Amino acid sequence: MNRKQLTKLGIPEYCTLEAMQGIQSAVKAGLRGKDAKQRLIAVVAAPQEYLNDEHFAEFANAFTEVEETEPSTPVDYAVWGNEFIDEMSHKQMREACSLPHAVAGALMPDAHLGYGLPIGGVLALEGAVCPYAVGVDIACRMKLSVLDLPTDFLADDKRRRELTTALEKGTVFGTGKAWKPRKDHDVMDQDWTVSRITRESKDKAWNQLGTSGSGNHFVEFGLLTITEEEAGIGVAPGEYVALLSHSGSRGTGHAVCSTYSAIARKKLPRRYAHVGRLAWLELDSQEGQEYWAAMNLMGDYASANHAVIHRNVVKLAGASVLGGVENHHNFAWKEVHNGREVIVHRKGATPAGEGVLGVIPGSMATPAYVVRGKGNAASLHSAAHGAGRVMSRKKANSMYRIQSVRTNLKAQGVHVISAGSDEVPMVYKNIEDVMNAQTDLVTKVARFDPLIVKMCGDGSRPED
Ligand SMILES: Nc1nc2c(ncn2[C@@H]2O[C@H](COP(=O)(O)O)[C@@H](O)[C@H]2O)c(=O)[nH]1
Ligand SMILES: [Mn+2]
Ligand SMILES: [Mn+2]
Repeated sequence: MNRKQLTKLGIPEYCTLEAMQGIQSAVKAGLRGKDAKQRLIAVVAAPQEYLNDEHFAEFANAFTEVEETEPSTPVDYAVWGNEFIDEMSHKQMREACSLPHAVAGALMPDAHLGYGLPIGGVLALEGAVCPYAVGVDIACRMKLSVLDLPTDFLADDKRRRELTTALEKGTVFGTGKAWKPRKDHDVMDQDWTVSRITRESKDKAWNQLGTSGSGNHFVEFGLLTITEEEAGIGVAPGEYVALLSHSGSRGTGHAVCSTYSAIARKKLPRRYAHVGRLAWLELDSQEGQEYWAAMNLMGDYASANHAVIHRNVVKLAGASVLGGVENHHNFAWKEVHNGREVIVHRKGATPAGEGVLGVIPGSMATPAYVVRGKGNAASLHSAAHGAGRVMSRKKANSMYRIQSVRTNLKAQGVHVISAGSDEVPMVYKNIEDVMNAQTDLVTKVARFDPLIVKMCGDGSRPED
């Protein structure tokens, strides 16, 4: 709501715009009377004289009237690669952009249907966080390590078998699967009492530390070709053996998302009951603070998860790490855009602030790219996080058989140790189309071609 609309409502000039916006968001969030006033004073630090009880009630009534007669106008969202994006993803994005705290949105070229927010969706909320706009697999992420092995290890039969064994012995896949004995990492020394769910799940999380889960999570060896002089990956231009992994915060992240989303749904003001999975938590509420702390812990846990996977596999391969890149692609960050501090949710989107490095994978048979962000403002400093699916897992399972795809891939030099039929390369958009649709968001600095691939092959239901 702008000054003109507020003046129309008879809101006097002496009330600051910030105070009015604060009243608006407090009223929209269903707060009334003292609660709303206290919150408002805290949020906008509005001078008391602008907010005596009488003024507040007057303004609150005016806003309530508007709310009840006019549906809130969705904020705009920018789109990349629209020709590859289905109408359902747009519908989800429009709904997300109609949330009362929504400030801006963006849809990346790999976008496809998700729960609540589409995968490939970016959403900026002011003063609120939405668990399903972060995603079920909190801090699902990519990690690439550049290794000191000669590149002919990838072509030589004996050496390739050794790398295959390193992947077989150094990784654990499958829903609910854990290491025995469990692995060590400093993340387990952090404060896990930040929420009831992380406190109660600490043991399970520890057992699952260093495991990959299911779905399209993978660990693979491949050939990294660095083309840029100053790529920022820690090594000079050239060809390298590299290890790439995709996983997240396992069962605990899942539990954090579902627990806090259920709380958010219960707290929804009645007139927003229809938003369902897009339910949000006020950032300054007790539950909002708990979710925020738990989400950040899950971010550290997911980073540790990848670190342990790489530590195991690199050791078994008899290698050392020369450099690398990593990034979350399901997370929310406090950032400043257009002079406002907002919570930017990237669900299946890569942070792409100016100079920020990230990894965008394609499929088991197509390249992943290391990219450098250009800091595009309309994308809220974001880019695609992959190629993006073009069909459901159910349809993929009915159309393809991993065994025959595997035989064909072997002839092309790609060795698939294990994977599900729903993860064959044909279920993804063409990564080159996706990259070409976002040249204003990122620059390619290196290319990774997968050559030895391990995914979950037991048909487990994916965790995200
Ligand atoms: N290098 C590989 N990339 C793959 C593989 N399977 C899928 N993918 C890509 O990962 C993204 C991430 O998807 P998410 O939404 O689950 O985070 C996906 O869009 C594909 O482009 C693979 O086996 N190897
Ligand atoms: Mn992911
Ligand atoms: Mn994931």
